[in-house]
Amino acid sequence: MQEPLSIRPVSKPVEGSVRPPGSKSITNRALVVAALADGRSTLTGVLDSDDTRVMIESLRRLGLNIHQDFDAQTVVIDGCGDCIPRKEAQLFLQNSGTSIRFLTALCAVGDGRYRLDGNERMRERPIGDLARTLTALGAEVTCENKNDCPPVIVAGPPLPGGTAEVAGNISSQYLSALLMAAPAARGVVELDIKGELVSKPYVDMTLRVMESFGGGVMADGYEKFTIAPHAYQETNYDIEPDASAASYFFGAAAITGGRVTVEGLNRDALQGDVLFVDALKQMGCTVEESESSITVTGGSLHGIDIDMNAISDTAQTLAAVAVFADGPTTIRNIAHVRHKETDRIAAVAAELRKLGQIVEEFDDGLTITPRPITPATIATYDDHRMAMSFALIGLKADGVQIADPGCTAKTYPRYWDDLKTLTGN
Ligand SMILES: O=C(O)C1=C[C@@H](OP(=O)(O)O)[C@@H](O)[C@H](O)C1
Ligand SMILES: C=C(OP(=O)(O)O)C(=O)O
Repeated sequence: MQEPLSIRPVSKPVEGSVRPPGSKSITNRALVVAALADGRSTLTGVLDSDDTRVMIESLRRLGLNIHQDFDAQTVVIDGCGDCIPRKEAQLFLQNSGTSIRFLTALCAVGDGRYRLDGNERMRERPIGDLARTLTALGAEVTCENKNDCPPVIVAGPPLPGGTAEVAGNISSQYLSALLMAAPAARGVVELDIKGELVSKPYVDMTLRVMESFGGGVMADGYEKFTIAPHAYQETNYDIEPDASAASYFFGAAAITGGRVTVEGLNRDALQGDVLFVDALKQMGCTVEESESSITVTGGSLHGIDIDMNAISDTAQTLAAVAVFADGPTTIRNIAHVRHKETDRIAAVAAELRKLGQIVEEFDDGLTITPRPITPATIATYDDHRMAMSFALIGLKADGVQIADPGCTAKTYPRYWDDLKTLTGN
């Protein structure tokens, strides 16, 4: 673990532009879909981070031929059609939720025996509902410790298909995983969503990535999805910058009263998290958009009451901004973030209280009442988003230190360099 990082307050408002690295969510989808395609696909704008490295390494262990040039942000992958080359593999996915969920479904279309495991925290993150859906579709998928968490054992036969329910209320990644693997099943797959689906924009993203590779899904709202067997086509695919990462730079503009442009994103991006700027607008910032960029200018900040279910990866960023508002902010309907890298509601509440803030925590959210900031070293719980978001508070307040800053490597290894370049700190 690295030494804590001291964040120095900026001497003037943050001004500038930045292009975050490629989207984690799109990179890991494009890799899975390209792996199942017929022929060779070239992916550009690829993110190089822990979460994408474990995905690539796992696909290699499954027998896929992948050439990566991370300096050029490019990956060339020879798809296997619907036939996973290796009949046996042990996959280790660290704490990458997308990787373990997407690969569990991908392995289920294979004709072999696969074991998927992760780090200590991953062994506490739920996956039992996905295993049950795949089992209902005719595969054999079990949690080794019978606790609905990894390690997961996937055994043949190749996914037969049929009709099954999918839990929607814990993680949308189960549905995305099933949708991407379904075209490679032997028969038609029908998925009925049980419970209110969380993180809906990620399902839209899945459908749009699949479509780019020739994948087709019949969707009845977010209630029912039908997928007939078909092949994905080899595709050259460009990945847009990461919108969740962009939220930190927008947050820096909001907190310091500056002006920051994020290049490579607009409102039509595949990632719902671009709409984080609407939350900042509600708080008093100004948002300007062009075809290829979004600019946020800080203003005087007001507390808001907001449902962040659809964009919950940016809830920690909003919590950091909320500390500088003129009144309380309530973030609602994010119970599912308790299952992420850490229990994010509890972690945000604990660390904001260390900084002197008044925080009321409830089952599915929290209310932050701003108070003068007291210096503190922020624990980051091996959660990249705790580190990246709480650093923003230190751009305006004295004495903020971020413990274990290296944890940003999960999705953004160069975060501290890019933040430094932008802030001049
Ligand atoms: O599908 C995806 O790429 C993701 C979906 C979201 O998870 P949940 O669906 O579990 O909320 C999000 O938090 C995660 O970072 C990435
Ligand atoms: C929740 C996250 O990741 P994952 O679920 O893919 O581990 C995240 O990146 O914030």
